[in-house]
Amino acid sequence: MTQLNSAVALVPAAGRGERLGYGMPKALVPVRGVPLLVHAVRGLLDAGRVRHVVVAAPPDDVDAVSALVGGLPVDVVPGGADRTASVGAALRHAVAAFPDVRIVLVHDAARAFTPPEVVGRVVDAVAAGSEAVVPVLPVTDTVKRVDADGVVLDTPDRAALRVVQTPQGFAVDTLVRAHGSGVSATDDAGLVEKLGVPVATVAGHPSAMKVTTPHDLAVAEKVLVEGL
Ligand SMILES: Nc1ccn([C@@H]2O[C@H](COP(=O)(O)OP(=O)(O)OP(=O)(O)O)[C@@H](O)[C@H]2O)c(=O)n1
Ligand SMILES: C[C@](O)(CO)[C@H](O)COP(=O)(O)O
Repeated sequence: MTQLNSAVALVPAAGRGERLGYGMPKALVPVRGVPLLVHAVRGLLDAGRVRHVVVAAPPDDVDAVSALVGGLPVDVVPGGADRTASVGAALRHAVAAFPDVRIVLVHDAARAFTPPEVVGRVVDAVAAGSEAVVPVLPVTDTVKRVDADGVVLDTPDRAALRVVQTPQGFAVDTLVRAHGSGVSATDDAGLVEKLGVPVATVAGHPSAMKVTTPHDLAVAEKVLVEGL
């Protein structure tokens, strides 16, 4: 693996999983006996394009998470109050520990069944010169914009809309600049967009869905893990 196309992956895993309601941090919830975080980390490493992973864990669970990933090329740091803060903590660690890294991925622990080809497409696009890359899917439902009372305002043209997944890939300097800007966003590409940097897209995959609700967990148990 050359340095040019090998990435360090940051995995924000410090969320509480309130919408899942499993009674433990979502990253630790088992699917077929293996925590979501471990599925996600193995998936990144198995893609063959990631040399090291930095996990942002719930602050009270850093030791437990370190034990789960023992023996793998993984560092664990305490996460922050929101996703942006957790990614920021992992990014600071990665830059200090791997000063030669050029490509950084940010990948939700909750997208634990992302196929390796998606990881490859994102790394390839950054290696080819894009400063920021996101995997996307077309929108298949009609989407409405609503007001505060839930009354429909209008119907955006869905041909111009995309659903955005992870891993998102960045030139390391671009991601450092975006996280230094002091704003927050629901994804890292959102921070980069605010710098005026173009964000490229590559094809995502339905199996890269985010496990958010009990229904998603049932899908993961019954469908996604079969491919592993
Ligand atoms: N303070 C936080 C909040 C979220 N995340 C991570 O960001 C990813 C996407 O977040 P989401 O799926 O919304 O997870 P939760 O925040 O745990 O979900 P909820 O909002 O239902 O509590 C997850 O891997 C989650 O662990 C994080 O590292 N630090
Ligand atoms: C990063 C992300 O998974 C892209 O779809 C998403 O924005 C995370 O959002 P969440 O509200 O933290 O689940």
